[in-house]
Amino acid sequence: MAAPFTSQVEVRFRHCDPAGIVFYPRYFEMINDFVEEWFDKGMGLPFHALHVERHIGTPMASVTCDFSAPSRWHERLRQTLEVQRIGGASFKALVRFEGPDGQLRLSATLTIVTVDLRTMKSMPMPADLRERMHDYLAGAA
Ligand SMILES: CC(C)(COP(=O)(O)OP(=O)(O)OC[C@H]1O[C@@H](n2cnc3c(N)ncnc32)[C@H](O)[C@@H]1OP(=O)(O)O)[C@@H](O)C(=O)NCCC(=O)NCCSC(=O)c1ccc(O)cc1
Repeated sequence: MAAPFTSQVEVRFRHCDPAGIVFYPRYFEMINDFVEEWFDKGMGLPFHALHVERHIGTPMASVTCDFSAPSRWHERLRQTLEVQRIGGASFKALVRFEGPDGQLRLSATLTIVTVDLRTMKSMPMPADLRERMHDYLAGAA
């Protein structure tokens, strides 16, 4: 049964604004770090090699994000990612961050497109990426 990819991120001083809570653009950086970690550790397809050796990029085409409650310096947030749809050259993923007590902090829906970095045009998703991503597809057997 498919399961979400999970990890933790610690809220650092540099993530916070003068109000003492995470400044929302920093969440977008955390989300990208998390996606990179999913490629590296979850799918076993190192993000660096994908870009540098295979010339495959994964730009964000669309992101919608709901911020439900603030996060503060020194908290450890639980991050989860599950794939909602695998298309031809794109996939949709749901990312959630929760506080130490399980409180939802953000929920983001990402649409990421595979591109040939030499042309910056979309390209069909490589078979190995498609296959490994299937392990994280919500509702997949
Ligand atoms: C994403 C694009 C290459 C798509 O180009 P298009 O010509 O529209 O592609 P296509 O028409 O062929 O569509 C390809 C697929 O993308 C989907 N798509 C394209 N645009 C969208 C949007 N806006 N929303 C949802 N889905 C989309 C489309 O439905 C197709 O889906 P499939 O059916 O699964 O194949 C182009 O719109 C683009 O270059 N956008 C700018 C991307 C960008 O600058 N993002 C912000 C920063 S980049 C970044 O953070 C990054 C991270 C990691 C990296 O490796 C590289 C960059």
